[in-house]
Amino acid sequence: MKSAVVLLPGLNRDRDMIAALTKISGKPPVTVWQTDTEIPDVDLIAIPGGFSFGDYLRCGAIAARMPVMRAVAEKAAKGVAVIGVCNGFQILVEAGLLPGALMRNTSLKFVCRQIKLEVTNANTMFTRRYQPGQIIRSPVAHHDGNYFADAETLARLEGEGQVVFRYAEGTNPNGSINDIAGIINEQGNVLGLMPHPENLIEAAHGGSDGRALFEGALGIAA
Ligand SMILES: NC(=O)CC[C@H](N)C(=O)O
Repeated sequence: MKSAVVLLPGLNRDRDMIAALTKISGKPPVTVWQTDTEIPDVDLIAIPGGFSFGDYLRCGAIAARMPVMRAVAEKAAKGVAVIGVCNGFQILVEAGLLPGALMRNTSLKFVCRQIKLEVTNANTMFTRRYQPGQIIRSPVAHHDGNYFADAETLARLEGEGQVVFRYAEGTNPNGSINDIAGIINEQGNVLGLMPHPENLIEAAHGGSDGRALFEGALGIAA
């Protein structure tokens, strides 16, 4: 199973994502740089977390306008799986590949801690290795993770099962509406989430709750 990781200046979770994908798929992902206009044939494209372009203007706003994101959009339109984690989620939203916005945390503080997630929709290519309603652990580290969408968009997301992960057991770290932690597009192949499942994939991380997400996305048996 082949994967690609998008690299942009200011990202700092790229090596974590590359390590996770290498461990889970058995081969290192190809990397694509911000100015690349083509992405090789892969099964999964990952946009990692960090602070692309120093979070200037809005988190992900500049990254979303780089040539590589046109290539990501083309692949997504063809049905290739795309996952955006944290800044990657912000970039997907800014690129218009996912609806809504990620605003400043209600605390106005950067949060770095472990939270709990409910797998709200286990019927996606990303979450098929989890049980519906399963509670998993995941780290978060962000200052702009407060998901918001207008009432109509929110009703559509909730009604169509596009809310894939929700903060559970009172652990919402940022004030996200409806405790939303991760959403998927209508076609079901573009997932964005604020938590970092790539940082909880092996015993050395203190747990492996995030591993099944990548196994599902890559079609690897558990
Ligand atoms: N870990 C991250 O990807 C951080 C995302 C983003 N720059 C924020 O702080 O909101």
